[in-house]
Amino acid sequence: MSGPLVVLVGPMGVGKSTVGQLMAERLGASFRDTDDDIVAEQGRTIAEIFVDEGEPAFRAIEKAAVRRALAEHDGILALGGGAILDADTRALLAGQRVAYLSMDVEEAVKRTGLNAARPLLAVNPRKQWRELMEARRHLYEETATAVVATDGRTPEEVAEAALDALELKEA
Ligand SMILES: Nc1ncnc2c1ncn2[C@@H]1O[C@H](COP(=O)(O)OP(=O)(O)OP(=O)(O)O)[C@@H](O)[C@H]1O
Ligand SMILES: O=C(O)C1=C[C@@H](O)[C@@H](O)[C@H](O)C1
Ligand SMILES: [Mg+2]
Repeated sequence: MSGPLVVLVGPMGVGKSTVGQLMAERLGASFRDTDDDIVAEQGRTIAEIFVDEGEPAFRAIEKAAVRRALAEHDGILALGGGAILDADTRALLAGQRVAYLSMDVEEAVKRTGLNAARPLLAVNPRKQWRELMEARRHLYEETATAVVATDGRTPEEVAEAALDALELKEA
């Protein structure tokens, strides 16, 4: 299988970046995050891109960034929370090892509620998160080869559960 060792998907704040780095350390692999790629390439934050150009323009930038990362990266790759909205991106993920990190709404509000860096949750985090998940849950599930619940688990426990679920051995 070519492409990344593992692709992580899931909603904002579920721990893709945190857990992805831990998984990479455990596997002796490198870590890459498409949100970071976009910020580096654009020279502005994700929130600034949303404000300057709107969500559709951000999604186009994101789609290109994900395609590039899937082609280039062979370690752990975290995708932005909304990357799976794009049908071409979902098609590229077919045949990849994809872990969906999940959490319930109360955990989501705890992790993201006060963080203005996430423009889609800036006004009413609980309501916005519920609506996002209603629209996206099936897309995360259909893309994933493993689903890993993160509620009540530390990032280390989530990393271990994900490696177990994916049947990957530590270095
Ligand atoms: N299992 C966990 N338990 C408690 N807090 C966690 C856990 N995993 C991550 N966090 C915390 O939740 C916050 C969000 O984590 P992180 O930035 O890794 O999420 P993300 O999925 O990458 O989000 P985004 O899609 O917005 O990039 C951070 O403050 C992180 O420390
Ligand atoms: O879930 C989303 O739509 C997003 C998640 C983040 O990773 C960022 O890509 C951005 O804030 C949008
Ligand atoms: Mg992240």
